Amino acid sequence: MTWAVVPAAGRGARFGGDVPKQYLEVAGEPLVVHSLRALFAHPGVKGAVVVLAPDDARWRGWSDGSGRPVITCTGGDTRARSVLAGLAALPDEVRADGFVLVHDAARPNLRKADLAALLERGREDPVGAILATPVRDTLKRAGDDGGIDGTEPRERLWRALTPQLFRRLQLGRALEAAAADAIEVTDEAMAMERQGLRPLLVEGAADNIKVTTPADLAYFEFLLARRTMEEGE
Ligand SMILES: Nc1ccn([C@@H]2O[C@H](COP(=O)(O)OP(=O)(O)OP(=O)(O)O)[C@@H](O)[C@H]2O)c(=O)n1
Ligand SMILES: C[C@](O)(CO)[C@H](O)COP(=O)(O)O
Repeated sequence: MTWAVVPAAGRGARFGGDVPKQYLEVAGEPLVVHSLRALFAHPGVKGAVVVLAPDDARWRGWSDGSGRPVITCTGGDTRARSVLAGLAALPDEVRADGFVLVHDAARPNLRKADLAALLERGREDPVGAILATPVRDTLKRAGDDGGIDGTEPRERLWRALTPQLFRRLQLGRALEAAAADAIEVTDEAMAMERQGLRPLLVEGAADNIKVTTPADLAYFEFLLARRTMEEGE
């Protein structure tokens, strides 16, 4: 059984507006609840720590009705510090060598099959694993003048998604080492890579999007409506 840390302490600056994006509602529920519901759809998820901003006044609690706990803690001014706070807030039942999922509150469209594949293959890996999807577009490097400086080779390039699955103590130490080196890691795998480790890539659906801008929210609304219609057929 695996606990999840759900970083939900961001401001949503790139999205804009007054409401932090994790609390924007789709089909009557905030994105953070959609992301939690996606995690709890798998019976192997035992509970979650939702990491909140210090001044969060919007969290109302949530349960899927199964009795699995959803607890909260206060995050930091970076995603990495919020994840560290979440790891520290996990209950003692989560062993130091126990695997922990880290999943963005802003990734509401996680598929159950992808979560199952990550848990199954990640638990067999000595380091851990992340969901990711191959880059399928040509990548350009921009110059200061807005022109193209060049094209980056895209062979073997993947986009990291979440959840990411690592052992509690090893991940915590890797995140702390990055912070001690004043390196702001943008995902958990980067911290592990800095320790010379090679997490496993588990291919996941490209529609496991991170809601960063209003266009992403509109896309999730479409994806959810389509899924609801398919499930109703
Ligand atoms: N100090 C932070 C920053 C981010 N996050 C969380 O990390 C996830 C991914 O981060 P991102 O998409 O960058 O969210 P924001 O930081 O809110 O977005 P922005 O960079 O546009 O402000 C989100 O669920 C966000 O709430 C967090 O818990 N603590
Ligand atoms: C963790 C992540 O979602 C993997 O792609 C991404 O790095 C988060 O980046 P953000 O700038 O904190 O949204």
